[in-house]
Amino acid sequence: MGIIEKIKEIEAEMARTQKNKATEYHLGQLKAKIAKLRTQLLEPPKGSSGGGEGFEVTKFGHGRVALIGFPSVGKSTLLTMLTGTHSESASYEFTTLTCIPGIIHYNDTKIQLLDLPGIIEGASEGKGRGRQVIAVAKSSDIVLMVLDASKSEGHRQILTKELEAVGLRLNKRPPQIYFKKKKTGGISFNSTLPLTHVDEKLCYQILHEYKIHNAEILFREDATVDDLIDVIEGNRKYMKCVYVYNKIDVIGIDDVDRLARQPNSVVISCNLKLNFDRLLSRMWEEMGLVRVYTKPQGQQPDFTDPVVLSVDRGGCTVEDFCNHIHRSLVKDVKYVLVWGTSARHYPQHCGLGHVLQDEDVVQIVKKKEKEEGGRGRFKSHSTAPARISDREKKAPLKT
Ligand SMILES: Nc1nc2c(ncn2[C@@H]2O[C@H](COP(=O)(O)OP(=O)(O)OP(=O)(O)O)[C@@H](O)[C@H]2O)c(=O)[nH]1
Ligand SMILES: [K+]
Ligand SMILES: [Mg+2]
Repeated sequence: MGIIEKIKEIEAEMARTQKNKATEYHLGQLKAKIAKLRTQLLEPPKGSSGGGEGFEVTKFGHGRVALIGFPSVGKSTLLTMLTGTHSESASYEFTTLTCIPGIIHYNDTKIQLLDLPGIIEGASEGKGRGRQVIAVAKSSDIVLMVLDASKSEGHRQILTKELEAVGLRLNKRPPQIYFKKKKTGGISFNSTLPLTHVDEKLCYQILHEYKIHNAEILFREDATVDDLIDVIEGNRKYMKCVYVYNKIDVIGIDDVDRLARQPNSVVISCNLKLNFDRLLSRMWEEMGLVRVYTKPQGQQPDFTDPVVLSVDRGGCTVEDFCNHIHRSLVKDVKYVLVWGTSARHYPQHCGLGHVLQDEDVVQIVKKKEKEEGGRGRFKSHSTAPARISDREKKAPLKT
């Protein structure tokens, strides 16, 4: 029997089993069995090089966004409109057969947008090109799930389930469970609060299913069995997702209003070029990018050319900022001057550990410079004319 058949069989058994106190241990065990099989499914077949043909696109820009959705919801139309890169669109399904990259220029940053083939129910098990599409989604920073506003609202759940089946977790944070495998000592089970979904026995059973007999486990929230399995599997990817309801030109205003009120959702129409501003600003928010402007001593910063940092990738400290400019810079830095929302007063003297925020301005003061009392040797990477920001009008940057 293949892995997919095994999963189907266990799912059928779960559906047959009544949910109650007496069956909860058995059901928990079945969930763990399915999770293990799904992980097996993700491993590349023996003897193959992995990935499969054709979907890898070189990363470009300050972040990557994937368009995921059923066929013919308007993904390619949207890519063409937001990036200017043409991606074939047509009224028949599976028009797009590969991954097509485009670039969005937004807030002085470049964001790579990826158009992808449509996926369908069963994608996670390899239907269509689902597995390759989902692999690209996993390589992105956020997902835009494109939905046809005139079609069944169940599509959102179906797609979410497909993505969950391969270990993606949308708009969730990792469960607050500390878990560490040990060599000896048995299982130590603790919680900082009363648990209503999982007890010690169930936890032992799940760990037993994974052949784990020595481990430390501490629940810091009232987590579920699924959360526990996620933590044990350890390979989950937590991603932000914006649900994009396209084609609102063909539905009534009441439906538009209802969809717009769904969590993490934006309603748009490619045909009418409606609400793209809102979509882009939501996308930007969810990406959590932090623009930092470099200010050479005695000059205004170049407000068109930020160093772009990210909380999720690499971090946003002054040290991360310096490393972005040059690997060897950090050792020469005496302190930095910071203007912007992360500063308590302007300019604030900060060390390498200071956490920067979006649109901060930073001037680096090097150890040597100070000793020599001379002019900065630190070169900004551009001398283009400065844009006068709102902040600058309020507080001119002297130094
Ligand atoms: N009414 C309406 N139709 C749209 C809108 N956006 C796209 N379409 C149409 O929807 C159809 C499918 O568009 P595509 O861009 O090819 O959709 P897709 O999601 O890329 O499709 P696949 O590549 O096949 O998965 C085309 O006929 C588009 O003209 C919209 O906002 N309103
Ligand atoms: K299409
Ligand atoms: Mg397409």
